[in-house]
Amino acid sequence: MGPWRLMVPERSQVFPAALQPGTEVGRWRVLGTLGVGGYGAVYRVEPLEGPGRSFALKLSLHPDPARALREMSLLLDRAWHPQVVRVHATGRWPDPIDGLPYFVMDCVEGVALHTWAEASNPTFRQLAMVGGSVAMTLDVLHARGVLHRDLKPEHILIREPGHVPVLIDFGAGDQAGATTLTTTTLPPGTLHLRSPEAIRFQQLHWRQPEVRYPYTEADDLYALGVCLYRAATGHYPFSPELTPDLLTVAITQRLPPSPRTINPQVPVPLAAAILRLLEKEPERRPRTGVQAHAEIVEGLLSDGAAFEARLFHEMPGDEPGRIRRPEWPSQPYRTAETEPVALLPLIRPASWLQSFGGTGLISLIVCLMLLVTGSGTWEVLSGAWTRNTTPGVQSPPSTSSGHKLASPPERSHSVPVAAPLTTGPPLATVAPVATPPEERSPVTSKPTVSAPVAPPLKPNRPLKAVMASACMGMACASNPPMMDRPDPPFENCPEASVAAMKKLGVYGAMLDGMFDRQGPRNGNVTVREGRIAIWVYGSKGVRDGDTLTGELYISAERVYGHLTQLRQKKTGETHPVCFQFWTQNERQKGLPRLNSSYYDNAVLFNQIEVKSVLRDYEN
Ligand SMILES: Nc1ncnc2c1ncn2[C@@H]1O[C@H](COP(=O)(O)OP(=O)(O)OP(=O)(O)O)[C@@H](O)[C@H]1O
Repeated sequence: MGPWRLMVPERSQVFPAALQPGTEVGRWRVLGTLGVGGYGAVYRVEPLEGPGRSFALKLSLHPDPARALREMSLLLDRAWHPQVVRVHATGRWPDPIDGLPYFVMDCVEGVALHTWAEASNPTFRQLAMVGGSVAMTLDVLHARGVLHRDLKPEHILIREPGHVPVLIDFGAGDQAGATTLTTTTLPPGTLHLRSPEAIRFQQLHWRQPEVRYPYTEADDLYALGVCLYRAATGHYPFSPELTPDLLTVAITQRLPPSPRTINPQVPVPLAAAILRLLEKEPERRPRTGVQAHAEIVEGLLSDGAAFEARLFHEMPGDEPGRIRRPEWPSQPYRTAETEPVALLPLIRPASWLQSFGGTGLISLIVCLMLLVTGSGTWEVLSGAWTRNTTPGVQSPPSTSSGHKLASPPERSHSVPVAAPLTTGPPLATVAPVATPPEERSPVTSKPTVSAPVAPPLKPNRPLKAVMASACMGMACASNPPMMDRPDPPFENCPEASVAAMKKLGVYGAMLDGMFDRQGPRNGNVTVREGRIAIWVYGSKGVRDGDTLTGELYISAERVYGHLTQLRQKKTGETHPVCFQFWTQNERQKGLPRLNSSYYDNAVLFNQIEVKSVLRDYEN
């Protein structure tokens, strides 16, 4: 049985990313949601036998325990440190033997580094102390052979009082001698925090899926540089809003503007320390966390007054503390030899180019033009193309679009839940999750499933292969597996689901919904493959706030939803259904991607339409 068919639900499922307050997980009671990441949902919990004390419980969203066990063992074994979150208990749920793995850790009362920087507007002294402290923590971990491998602002929580940085999420972490669990060249991570050498390695080895990048301490230190740059300026050195192709070019070939170009308040020594962490060649970065710490705090004595300034100017007006984020320069990047690079006005590539193969063909053209005319042409194209291929991606730089979408603390879960990274057509297998008694569906007849037909192949595969080869080793190398990703196979809607939809009055219905209920309706979200929850607006038998859950599938140009359960907010009842994402103005299944070449995530409009279907993925 193919993985896609395994995702067809048996009657009803519990949605582990959406546990309600009061739910008991082992000997812990859920109080609320702290965040939902790509791999786990994190809940604030209290012990049943000692209410009143808060802990954080991370429930794996995948039945495969490998990643959760790895994170637990790292935290319990070698990653112990006062500034690394501590683990107190482990278990499985809902079944203590076969259920989803979870572990209970300290609940860090604080916010992510970038949020802290903008919400508290600390002084540069405080930021330098925080940055230096993270560098020292990394040094201790590195000395024990532990690499974080997914350091980003969201994984550095600033605990109050005292602005103590605490590292979380070691799910991508590694320790010397451990067998690798990754199935991709690079470990799971976030593109705009990847080091230049990691990206170069991936470009060099994309034809060798068995090769693994030897992640080092220098990668962690580079990521720390990105985090500090973001905190000090309000911007990432290489914008996550860029298309992945351009982002990889920027990271490997462009020098980021000095933090002082964006925020002139940044003290000179701190700006220099941040840029050193962002050096393209690892040997030019500080060698160790201790060395990085020394450079980050170096100016505190010599340049003390400059460090007393607050990071950002505050806006005059009624709301004290509202900061003015510095502008991102219009000509941000330099190469070693060239003048600053301008972003040109928007140029839209002809639609036939897009339909012929989108970014792949454009990449080829860019490659050829680069060969003929040199880097100046690339700069011209890159500015135009960047703006064109991310239409509507207007979210301010403070948002975390571009990486895995996770709710910040104190927001309820409202985000897609993702499967592990995957680079090829076979999807991660997500077996149905056992259902606790209170979540059982009132509809009990067993669904029937038809055999999937072979996925249609894209017509222009040979051309794409040639294009990919042509671009090998060049700046425009894209993520090749995405280009040949097929659409998902058809599946029939089970009889029980048809019956349930008729009973609910939504058979044949089209509903409006949102990925992120609390995000702006006209905003964007970044989604990844795997479990998904959509909030729907009321119509017929559905009320505002009811939830459709299922699986999300990303193909080359569109994103498909295979929504198989409706959960009624008022009663908590679940019903088997068959809905899919739908684009009414195109009268087409699926949603068009706002970015088109990233192999493991996609940017979409937050507001969507879903349509009930008899035969999945058919128009
Ligand atoms: N110990 C904790 N205390 C407070 N909040 C936490 C804690 N651990 C996690 N969180 C919150 O939950 C969110 C998701 O947690 P985490 O990053 O560990 O999940 P993940 O599935 O591994 O995410 P990712 O997709 O980034 O790999 C975090 O960004 C953070 O906001």
